[in-house]
Amino acid sequence: MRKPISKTTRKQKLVSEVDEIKLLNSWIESQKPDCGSNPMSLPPIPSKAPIGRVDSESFSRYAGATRFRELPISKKTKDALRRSKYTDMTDIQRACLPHALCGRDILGAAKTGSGKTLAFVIPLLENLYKERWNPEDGVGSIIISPTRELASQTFDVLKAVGRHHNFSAGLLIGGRKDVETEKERVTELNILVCTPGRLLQHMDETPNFECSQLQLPKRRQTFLFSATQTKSVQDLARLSLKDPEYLSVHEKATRATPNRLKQTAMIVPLDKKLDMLWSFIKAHLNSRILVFLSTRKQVKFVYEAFKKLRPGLPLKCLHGKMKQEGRMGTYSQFHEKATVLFSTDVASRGPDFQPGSRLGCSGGLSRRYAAKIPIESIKANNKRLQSVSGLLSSLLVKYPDTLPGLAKRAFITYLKSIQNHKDKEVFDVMQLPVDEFSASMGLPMTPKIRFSNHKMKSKKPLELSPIVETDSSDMRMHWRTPKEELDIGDLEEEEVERKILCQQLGF
Ligand SMILES: Nc1ncnc2c1ncn2[C@@H]1O[C@H](COP(=O)(O)OP(=O)(O)OP(=O)(O)O)[C@@H](O)[C@H]1O
Repeated sequence: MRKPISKTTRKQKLVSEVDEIKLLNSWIESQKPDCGSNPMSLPPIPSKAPIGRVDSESFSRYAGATRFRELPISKKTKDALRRSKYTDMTDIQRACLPHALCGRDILGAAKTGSGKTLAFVIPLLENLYKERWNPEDGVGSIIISPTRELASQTFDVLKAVGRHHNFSAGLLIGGRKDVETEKERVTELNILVCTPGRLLQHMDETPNFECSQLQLPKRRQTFLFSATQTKSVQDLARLSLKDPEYLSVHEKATRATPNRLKQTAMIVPLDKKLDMLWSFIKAHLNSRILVFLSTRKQVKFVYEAFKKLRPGLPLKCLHGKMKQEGRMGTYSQFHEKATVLFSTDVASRGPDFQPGSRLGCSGGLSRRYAAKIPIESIKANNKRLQSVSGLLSSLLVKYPDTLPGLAKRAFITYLKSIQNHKDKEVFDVMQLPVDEFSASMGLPMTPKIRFSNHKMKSKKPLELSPIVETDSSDMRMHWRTPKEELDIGDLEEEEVERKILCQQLGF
């Protein structure tokens, strides 16, 4: 147990904090970088040069600093950074921190994984510290993140870097049950990390936490960080930032992702996709692999079936119906080691999967980033293709109570998802080798399908005939496509649905 701090020690601590803040303020004030300048263009501080007060009158330069220890920040923050193994700054941190520490608004743009989080978390902590903000002072800072997962990642960074400070902080995101407890505490927290929805919910429902309280104060500092400088980001900046410093550290880059991030695509016939996926996994047992599937039922089937086949690395699954805690757990396990994560597009809406090293990587997981990475088309090496359908057929027989039902639902929901696509040039159910697809999933017979909406623009007329009910109660009308209508022979590669099957993470 910690010894209680004596009155004298507390007083000494307060005095030394006051002294430290005075020194930091003088240091910051005396060495302010020029407005509009990019500190990256300045030479680095020589490694043996004195840091902080140089003599009774002057302080060391911090614009151009390359290491955190060269910045005018508190000992508490420096110690926590060191403990988290952050010593050298990334480019965006070098560019932003000198301006941010002297109170300027920042509009920052840098590639994903470039370290933007610390570029705003450090000045936030320093501001509150220098203001002598106390736990009783209530909300002093709000971080708004677009998604729950990003908010949660930011909260983790805040906890690590703010560990020696005495502020209270809370993560306010949807999908967590403890909203009532949250309501009791939210007005007492110093730092809120939130998603917009949950913040609005508190503004509506939590007593003493009204919009009027959250009107932006006149004296405030605002940072707006993004991976790119788009028109909408600039519009937002015009509304909320005052004379901001525009700092874009990868201006010449043509894309918003690290250069080493590669995206490749392979066109694979529908009935060979599972074989390809299985072969890909077996060939990359030391990788982190994220597999997007079209529907939740597909995720369930492929995950359950592959898990039973034990490919040689852990498998996880993620979809929107999972509870928030489960989703978070899966994200963090995925960060830790070689894993295959099967997911619906819930994983593509924001969170970043870092490879553990300093060069963060989104691995094409986030659509906003994936859209900016050039896609290189590669050809499948059919010689290395391992067939999994035989194994799946045996599995379905071995687990008659679970797997056949999952496979059937996966098959039906996939066809439904194709039918729901508007672009019938590409997504035409009539063009799919449904029998072969069904067999590739290990199903002994092609399931019968019913659609509530069968307005399909197929070149061939579709014959509809009543069939036996299937177990999917949400589809009312039913139709059967005669075998010969669908038997379209060998497909040309170009005719096959264009879809990226899977992507490898890490490089
Ligand atoms: N100075 C640093 N030294 C070492 N590692 C760092 C440093 N700054 C950040 N990192 C690490 O780099 C990774 C990416 O950082 P961060 O998430 O802040 O990037 P980002 O630019 O905010 O990405 P995104 O645009 O995807 O949100 C994290 O794993 C983080 O711990």
